[in-house]
Amino acid sequence: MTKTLHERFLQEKTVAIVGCPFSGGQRRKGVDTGPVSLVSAGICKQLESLGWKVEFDGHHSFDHINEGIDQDTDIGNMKLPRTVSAVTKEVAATVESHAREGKLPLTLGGDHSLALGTVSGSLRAHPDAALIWIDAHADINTPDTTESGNLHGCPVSFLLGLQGTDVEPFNSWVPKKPLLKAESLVYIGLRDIDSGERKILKENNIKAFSMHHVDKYGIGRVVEMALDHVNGAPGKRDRPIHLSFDVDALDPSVAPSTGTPVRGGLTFREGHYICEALYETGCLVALDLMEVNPSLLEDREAQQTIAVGCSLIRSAMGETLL
Ligand SMILES: NC(=[NH2+])NCCC[C@H](N)C(=O)O
Ligand SMILES: [Mn+2]
Ligand SMILES: [Mn+2]
Repeated sequence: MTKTLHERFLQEKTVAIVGCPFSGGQRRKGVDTGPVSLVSAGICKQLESLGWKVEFDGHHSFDHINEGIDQDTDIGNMKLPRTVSAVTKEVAATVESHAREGKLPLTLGGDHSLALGTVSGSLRAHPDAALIWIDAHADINTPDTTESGNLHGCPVSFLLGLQGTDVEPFNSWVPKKPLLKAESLVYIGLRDIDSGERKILKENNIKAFSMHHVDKYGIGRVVEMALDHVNGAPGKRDRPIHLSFDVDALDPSVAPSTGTPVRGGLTFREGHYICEALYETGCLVALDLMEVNPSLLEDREAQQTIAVGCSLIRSAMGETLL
């Protein structure tokens, strides 16, 4: 029998919820209300009924950092660099401490720049962890290649320590010797990649399954190939996994209330299948659910997106169909 999730890398079946009401990595208001909505929708109770001990002592307050936001002028192309750097530095410390205590940190965003913090925290506690990034976007722009200047499009480049990421203010805490290697990263769901990002993906030989691959092979094969890749051999399944799920990986008909929707995305089942299959490995050590923005579109779309967010989380944490 394969070991259950908490027997492998966690010390107990405890999930520590890290609510991150933060939107400074992009320019649309409202994504900071995502975590509050997911908790109000009952995610804590839902995880308890799956047998988890749930720790949640309120959302992280970034007020002390946001106070300086008006003085946070661009550095090169980067928008709000000091704010994003300070926020992600704190998130890294929080996620790291939960992970070191043998718990599974579940970070609720907020925009995807937060993942610079969550993944850094995970890797400090689980240096061998691989990163599975589910997204319409690669979020691998560097401060030099970003066209928008929005840092939610850049976290992966900092994690990999790509050229151009050794910049202020991030170099005050992001390590020179990166914690993440290119071969420990795999993408699923990509369909909107900037030209600079395409070059980075090629040059660094990064494994990426676009929607084209999902159509071609089916989601079952794609997840298998993704897991084979990060584990280094077919069928091998022993590396801890950090799953960073951007809700915009799903088709906008499934998850409409998000800041940068792109048509042609994952179906409801494809998204859930990924989460179920990763739970089944027993290797999941951290989970992010990002970019839920309930203030976009009408209430109906917002509620739909929040509900889908909760059910993706449940699937990644053991909810089964049978
Ligand atoms: N986390 C996201 N939704 N990222 C969208 C990024 C879009 C675009 N590639 C940019 O750099 O701005
Ligand atoms: Mn995205
Ligand atoms: Mn993203």
